[in-house]
Amino acid sequence: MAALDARGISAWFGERKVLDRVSLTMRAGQVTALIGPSGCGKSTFLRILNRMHELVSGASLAGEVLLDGQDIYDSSRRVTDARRQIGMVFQKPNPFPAMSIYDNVISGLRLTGVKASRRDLDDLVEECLAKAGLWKEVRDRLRQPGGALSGGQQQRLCIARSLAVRPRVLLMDEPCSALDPTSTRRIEETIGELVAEVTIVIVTHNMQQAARVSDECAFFLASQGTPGAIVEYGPTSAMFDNPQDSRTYDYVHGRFG
Ligand SMILES: Nc1ncnc2c1ncn2[C@@H]1O[C@H](COP(=O)(O)OP(=O)(O)OP(=O)(O)O)[C@@H](O)[C@H]1O
Repeated sequence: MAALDARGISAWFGERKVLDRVSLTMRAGQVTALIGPSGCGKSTFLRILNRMHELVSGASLAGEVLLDGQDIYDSSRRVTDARRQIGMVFQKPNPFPAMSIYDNVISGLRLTGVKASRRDLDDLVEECLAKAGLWKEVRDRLRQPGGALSGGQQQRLCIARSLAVRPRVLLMDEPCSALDPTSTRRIEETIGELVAEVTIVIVTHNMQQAARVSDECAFFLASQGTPGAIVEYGPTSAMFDNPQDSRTYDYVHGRFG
């Protein structure tokens, strides 16, 4: 578990600037929600937090991202280390569909070349599936393909896969937007349980969800063609009940976006 501190983050796609000097501290052991209307740069900001933005051709950025005080963009640090320590769960569940549930969970580990005994792997698979709230549903069918699970179960499998490499931070980009309300509830419960051991940053369009799962909220806005920036951030209760900026009030109460 670690704090993540973004300092002065600006981002571009080609010539187009989409984020302007965004600074945000995401505290260790808390859930931070990134909220704001479509296109204001939330996903771009999230992807900068684990060095995925640089995978897009023509994309660039400025600023620092400190993981417990160390800049993940420092030239002495490897990209793969940043992505292992700062995991990501995407909008659409993306398990390897033909791979077994068991192998899906340990697939990240295999990529990093870690060697472990069968017994250790069995323990890890159980631990991660339990933490992701999926163990009881799949314990008797670990050899079945990941693609045979329901959408909500696939998303929890993706969470288990992320946990297997023992990340310190978990980034979630609208993890429930493709799920039904029951599966959404289940993921939200999982987030509540995971935050005891991994710092969580979640992008969500759902204000009720932000209110339910997060400790702190950051409200992003890109007004009239300007790059996205944070209007206001703070404890979720204050952002919803007593925001300082009228634009925050209007957004969280559904008046725009
Ligand atoms: N791969 C890309 N190439 C060029 N422009 C992009 C790319 N990805 C995003 N953008 C642009 O960057 C801006 C910010 O997009 P981003 O997806 O970060 O916003 P967002 O707030 O996450 O939106 P949404 O809530 O709709 O997902 C948008 O104007 C978008 O069109």
